[in-house]
Amino acid sequence: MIKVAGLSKSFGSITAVRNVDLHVEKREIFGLVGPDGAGKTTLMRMICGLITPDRGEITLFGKSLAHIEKLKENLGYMPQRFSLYGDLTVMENIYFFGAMYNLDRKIITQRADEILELTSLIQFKDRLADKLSGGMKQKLALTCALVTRPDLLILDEPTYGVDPESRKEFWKILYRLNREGKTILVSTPYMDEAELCTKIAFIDRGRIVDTDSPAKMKEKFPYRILELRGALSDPSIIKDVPGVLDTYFYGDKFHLVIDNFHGCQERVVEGLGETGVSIESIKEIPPSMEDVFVSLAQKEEVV
Ligand SMILES: Nc1ncnc2c1ncn2[C@@H]1O[C@H](COP(=O)(O)OP(=O)(O)OP(=O)(O)O)[C@@H](O)[C@H]1O
Repeated sequence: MIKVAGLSKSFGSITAVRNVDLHVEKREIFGLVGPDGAGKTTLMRMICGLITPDRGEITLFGKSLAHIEKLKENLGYMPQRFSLYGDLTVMENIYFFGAMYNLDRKIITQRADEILELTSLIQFKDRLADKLSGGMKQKLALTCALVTRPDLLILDEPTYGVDPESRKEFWKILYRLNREGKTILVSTPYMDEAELCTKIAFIDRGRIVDTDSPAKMKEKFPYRILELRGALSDPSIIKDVPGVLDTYFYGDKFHLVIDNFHGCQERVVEGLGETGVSIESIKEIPPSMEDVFVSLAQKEEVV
């Protein structure tokens, strides 16, 4: 569905995207996962044909991007800061958006009803966009992106700043759209959302660091994780314990990345005991997606 080869883009001295290869199969929910400024937006905009790459090739639906005439109808793009008209109602926003694609008003009405049902916005049809909650605004933006009935959806951080409940709801809609046949390329800084994708590419400082399914990424993780709860203000004091590769805050706990597990837990307990830190609990846990990403990002730093 999407093939990207050797794609690069710089803005002055900043290289936003570096030599990126990407392959998104039909009916995948493909996540571009990475921190702020990693290059996700730039990469997506190039795929949508909104920014010209400095180098590289983009193929969509089996055709070179440069040779696709009716791309817009088949591609629904939801930018990070989607502009809705606050003084127009939900329905008026959809009409406005559909009209930009020269869609007939009757067709827009018919499609809008279907999509608003799917996004549970149907009872808010006549509400001004300004009066919608953050989550509802994002759903309306998605509704607008769907009005041309595209096969491919490109969504740039669609749940950014939205409350956790609305994020879950939004993802349920994405799953439904995917079941109905849509291919979705979605960017996110959230690790829980990364887990929901069929495949992810982790992007950091413009480079794709790894691409795989979330399960495979965790399976490939070469270290083990100890989870520690305790009255520890500075986790770096454990870093010198032999076998401990890294430590970081993880919510109200700490994660210790262990490259040599043998006797390591005992050494940590002993080491902390010597510094007077009391440990509430320490146990091995399976690596989370966040652990995988912290490790991948650090590997990148070393390169
Ligand atoms: N038009 C531009 N002019 C100059 N620099 C830019 C431009 N667009 C992006 N950049 C820079 O390119 C880098 C990648 O930005 P990009 O927006 O693609 O990242 P991102 O992963 O989408 O992050 P965010 O979620 O913060 O938008 C950043 O350093 C950004 O400041």
